[in-house]
Amino acid sequence: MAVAAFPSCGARRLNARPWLHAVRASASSPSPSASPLPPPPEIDALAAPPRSDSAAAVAPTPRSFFPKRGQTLELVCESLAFKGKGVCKVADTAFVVMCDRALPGERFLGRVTRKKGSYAEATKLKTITPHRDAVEAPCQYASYCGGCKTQNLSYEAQVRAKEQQVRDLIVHVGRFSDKDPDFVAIFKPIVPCDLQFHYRNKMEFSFGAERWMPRDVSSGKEEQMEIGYALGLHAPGFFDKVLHVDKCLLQTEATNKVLAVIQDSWRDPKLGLSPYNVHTHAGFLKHLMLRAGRDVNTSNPEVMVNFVTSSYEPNLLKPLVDKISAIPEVVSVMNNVNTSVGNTSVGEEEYTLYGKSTITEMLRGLTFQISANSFFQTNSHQAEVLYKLIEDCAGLRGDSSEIVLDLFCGTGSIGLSLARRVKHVYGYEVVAEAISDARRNAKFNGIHNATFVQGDLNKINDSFGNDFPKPDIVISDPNRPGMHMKLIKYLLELQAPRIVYVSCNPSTLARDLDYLCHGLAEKGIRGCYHLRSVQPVDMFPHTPHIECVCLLELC
Ligand SMILES: C[S@@+](CC[C@H](N)C(=O)[O-])C[C@H]1O[C@@H](n2cnc3c(N)ncnc32)[C@H](O)[C@@H]1O
Repeated sequence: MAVAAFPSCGARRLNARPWLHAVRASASSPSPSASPLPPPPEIDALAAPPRSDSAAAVAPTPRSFFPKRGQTLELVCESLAFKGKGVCKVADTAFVVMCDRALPGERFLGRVTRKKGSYAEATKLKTITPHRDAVEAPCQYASYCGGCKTQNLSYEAQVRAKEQQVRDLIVHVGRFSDKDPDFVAIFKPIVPCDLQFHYRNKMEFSFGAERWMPRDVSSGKEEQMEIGYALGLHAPGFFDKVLHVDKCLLQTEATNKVLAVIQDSWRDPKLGLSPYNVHTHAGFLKHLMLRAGRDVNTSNPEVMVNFVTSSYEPNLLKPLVDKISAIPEVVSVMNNVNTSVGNTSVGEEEYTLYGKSTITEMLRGLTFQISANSFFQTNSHQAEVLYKLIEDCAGLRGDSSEIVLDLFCGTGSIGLSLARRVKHVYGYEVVAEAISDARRNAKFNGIHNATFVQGDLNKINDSFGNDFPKPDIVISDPNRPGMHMKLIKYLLELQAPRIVYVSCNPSTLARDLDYLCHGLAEKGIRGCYHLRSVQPVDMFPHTPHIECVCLLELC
């Protein structure tokens, strides 16, 4: 095992790979939306061939082989990398090709679309031998829709692959040795999701003036646009191509019922409704957002329909609103008006066209009021499981003596679910509307020991921490870029006894765990935490997304 420059907590293996600097440097990215990871780490970490000796794994070296762009190759998929791409090898070489929708064990023909240094990217043309865990995808759009990528892989194989991806990142990027005897106890098996379909409580569809049709390999056509208005999901990687979708198996039965009624009506020429054209900026209907919740008294489904339009014209929408408001589950029809040319669904103005302006959902015995644009966990069923794991990790004494700092608190749901057992919760979040929702949710649930503050955690200064007592437990649930280096330094100085790190991006999670436990010698930063547990959770079956809950304890 390599020697760390500083004494560090927890098992560590020194990773001298040059790409690691890129991963680690991304912790200082000031932009919350910036993509934190270049592709090479995922390939290097996840394509490492000898699982039995991953500490000694090396990047696959191209021998004499190097493909050309446009070349058709016979490929064999070896594993799934983070983000769901198949890690494939060109038959009889060690050359790595990343390919969307290639599945482990599958032998197929792929066409090289990009060359990227030591590896290439390809699109799948034709399966020669199917993958070993093949199942029939129940959705008709599964092979080309951007939403699901692995519906035709058995669910058991999906969760196995996700667990392996987290493990590889914790080892290769986080620099925790899987040879350490404690590793088995630290790294927990993934928690699968009982609901594998109809679990999403929020879907956003787009309107388009043309229908995107996927590639048809047999006719030699890569893709085409067809005449006819579309309402559906974006083609993978394109903001201007819409795949017309009549039904989505990820969203709830109630929202599919609403989608069917809207699909049946909106193209009727008598209504005079036009889809917005992202190139010419003409047209009215931009997006359709469907949200599902539950009535707190009856537990019956509640649906909110939100039309995002380029201007405010309620009379134009009225015939459609009349139709959908007749569906018993629909309790709210909203209109967000967005006059900008951007693709966002948040309006500058919001109008209630029917019913109430919020729907409700229950989580950990609390009731949350959800407005059209407020953040809420998109899989309510599995959120219940996730929050229980967070509470278990927090290890609260339950005597109302502890202080909880809830970083990236969103609408406050994690902090509020802990508030009943602690002295006080302090939540921080950049989005002002989310903070208003958090305060409203606290009031609605009769919680008076929670304070929510709006602020950018990428821009904290020396005064951060002056407004709250030293916490006993820090919950940190950043979005995909992970924590900014300023925040990591702050936490290392704060030295709270426990940190529960909740993450939707195992790459940045692994990087931040490395900093918190091992430090960063070149910047004189010392790690001071022990990694006690890493718990992957599947919140989104059939998609590449992976959630993790980790516990860190002060050394
Ligand atoms: C993954 S969500 C977690 C929300 C919440 N913990 C929950 O479970 O509902 C991440 C949150 O971090 C917020 N966020 C992103 N960048 C931020 C920043 N620089 N400072 C503070 N909050 C930020 C987002 O607005 C979002 O609400």
